[in-house]
Amino acid sequence: MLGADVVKALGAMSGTSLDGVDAALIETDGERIIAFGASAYHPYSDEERAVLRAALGKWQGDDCAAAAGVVHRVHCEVLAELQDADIVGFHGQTLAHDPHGRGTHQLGDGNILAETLGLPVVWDFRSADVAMGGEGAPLAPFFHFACAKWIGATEPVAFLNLGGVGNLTWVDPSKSKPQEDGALLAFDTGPANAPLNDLVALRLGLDCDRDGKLAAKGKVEEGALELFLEEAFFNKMPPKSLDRDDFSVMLDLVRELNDADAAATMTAMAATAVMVGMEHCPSPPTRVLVTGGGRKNPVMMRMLSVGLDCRVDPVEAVGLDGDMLEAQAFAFLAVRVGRGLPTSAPSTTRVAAPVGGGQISRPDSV
Ligand SMILES: Nc1ncnc2c1ncn2[C@@H]1O[C@H](COP(=O)(O)OP(=O)(O)OP(=O)(O)O)[C@@H](O)[C@H]1O
Ligand SMILES: CC(=O)N[C@H]1[C@@H]2OC[C@@H](O2)[C@@H](O)[C@@H]1O[C@H](C)C(=O)O
Repeated sequence: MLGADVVKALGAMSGTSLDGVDAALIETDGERIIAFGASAYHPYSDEERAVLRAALGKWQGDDCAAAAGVVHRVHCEVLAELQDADIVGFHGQTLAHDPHGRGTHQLGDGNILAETLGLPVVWDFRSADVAMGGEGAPLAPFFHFACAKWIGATEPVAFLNLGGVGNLTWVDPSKSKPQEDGALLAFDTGPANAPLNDLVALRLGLDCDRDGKLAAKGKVEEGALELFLEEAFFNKMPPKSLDRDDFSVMLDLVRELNDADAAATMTAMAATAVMVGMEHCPSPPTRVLVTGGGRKNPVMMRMLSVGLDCRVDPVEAVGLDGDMLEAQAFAFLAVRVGRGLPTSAPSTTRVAAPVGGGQISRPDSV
């Protein structure tokens, strides 16, 4: 168990969009951010991404074993580039997420990383929350709470992650702890980039609609957008979470549209899902700070600015790094686990009571 001292923690995240592994160092006591450190990124090669893609939606078997080899190798490479850490937070690669059914599956074994890196590794962050009736996701909100303090926010702010899936955290920075009633409300908003990536991959062989160039040339098909918003997910009260491919219906809804209109409509679906979700927040946030790859899509950002009643900025506007926030989050959460502090609460995952997830693997225990 860690004491309350400040430690150097290294976090790694391989997100649902399967682009690569982010890794980042932070100095923290698990409650406050003291300093941000160096970061690194290793993209997956096309071959590696194909191996991961083949394992999506699976719980075991040869495809998972092959994908595990990729996950371990690429994580060890990128983590070894960053020096002097005391502890590592290893999220792994989500292959499937069905919290009220089969569970949640983050591929990767912390024992292997601990042995290779020679450091204590915290991993399997989501299972304990799911076992206590929670969604197991999102988990970045406790870190967003610390970020709100770090930027000196005094009024409610929202952090919006536009990754493969979108997730939103509303924070009241006047509270002293993230697990306190009224400090946080968090939930997945809906699909963000994953279906758009799938669309341009299928139709054009591209990895994403870079800079929203395709969507910028298209027109939003309102009928498809309305059908999308009829999905039961949008009537559920938060906290709530999604699997990457829960919204495969989106590809059907834009099937008849030309490429540009289909991309514009899917971009509008991601942005509108955020607007609908925002209505659940306890009070309107003073600003929305956007992290994740979607903040680099000007069409998505413009739609959000037009549709939300507050400022919408990339997190860089307040000195944070939107490419590394999730990796930093799992570094921070690793320290919380090491100190026995909770990593989720009823307001972030619907879990019955605040709980600390995560197993700790130490190099000498393998
Ligand atoms: N310049 C850009 N223009 C448009 N989209 C972009 C750009 N850069 C990144 N993206 C989108 O962002 C995605 C990557 O986002 P990010 O790294 O935040 O996702 P992730 O962490 O894998 O997902 P999640 O947060 O759901 O786990 C890319 O797959 C792409 O769709
Ligand atoms: C099950 C799972 O891996 N969910 C991811 C996914 O990607 C975004 C969104 O859906 C969020 O719920 C979560 O990731 C972030 C890092 C989180 O747990 O906060």
